[in-house]
Amino acid sequence: MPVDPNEILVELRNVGVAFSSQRRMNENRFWALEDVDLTLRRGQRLGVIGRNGAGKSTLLRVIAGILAPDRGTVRRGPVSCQLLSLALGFTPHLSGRDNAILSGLMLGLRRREITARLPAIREFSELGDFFEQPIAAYSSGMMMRLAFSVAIQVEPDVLLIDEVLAVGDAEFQQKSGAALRARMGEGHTVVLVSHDENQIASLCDRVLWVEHGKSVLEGDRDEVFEAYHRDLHLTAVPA
Ligand SMILES: Nc1ncnc2c1ncn2[C@@H]1O[C@H](COP(=O)(O)OP(=O)(O)OP(=O)(O)O)[C@@H](O)[C@H]1O
Repeated sequence: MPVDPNEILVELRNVGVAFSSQRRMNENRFWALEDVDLTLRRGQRLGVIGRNGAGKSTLLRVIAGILAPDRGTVRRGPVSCQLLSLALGFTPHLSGRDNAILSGLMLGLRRREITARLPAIREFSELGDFFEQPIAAYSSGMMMRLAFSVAIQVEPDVLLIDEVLAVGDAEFQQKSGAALRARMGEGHTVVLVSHDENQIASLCDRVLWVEHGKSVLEGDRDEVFEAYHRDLHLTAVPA
């Protein structure tokens, strides 16, 4: 099916997300996202950058529909979004195979469609017999292999990647990067949060810069990186 690059998959307007935190003694609500605008179109390859705590992971969870905003609006077309994050997703006492089946079901696949893809998921993951073991025994790199292999075979409309590529070993990083680039070439939509600018440069053409819960700038990758570096330089503490 031809890809319509103007088709809007997810749109965020003035989105804010507040958390309650007992650690923040003076305020019982803390705005992790204050005011974010984003228009995600089909086939986009968007990198999200910003300092630690800027709100990037929170933003991905809003795009995925896991977190509802406390203010602003989110409009989502009839699309499946999968979030690849080490912080969530799998059921520890189930095997890699059963978790793969559950992930597929949650993404709207029929049981037989998932079953047909299981050999490819297992093969891509290179988990061998671990695929049949409870994932409680997995290392973070193995979890990432499973999550990524499911995502690449199940093909959600929007793949949201939160810093997970970094935990794979060099060989798997290369393989997953190549698989992602192939998917992107077919018009799949990817949002990648990463502190690794080379990774963003190799996978994304647009970049959104988020700071203190606000979208600062979104646009052409090189322009946004340039503005971000200028800002890092201006605010750097002299040694
Ligand atoms: N569940 C939560 N409860 C309370 N505060 C939270 C929660 N999740 C995130 N926060 C806070 O919201 C802010 C934004 O967090 P988030 O993880 O989105 O940032 P980030 O840009 O992904 O950071 P990093 O680059 O360090 O991963 C941080 O101050 C964080 O402590």
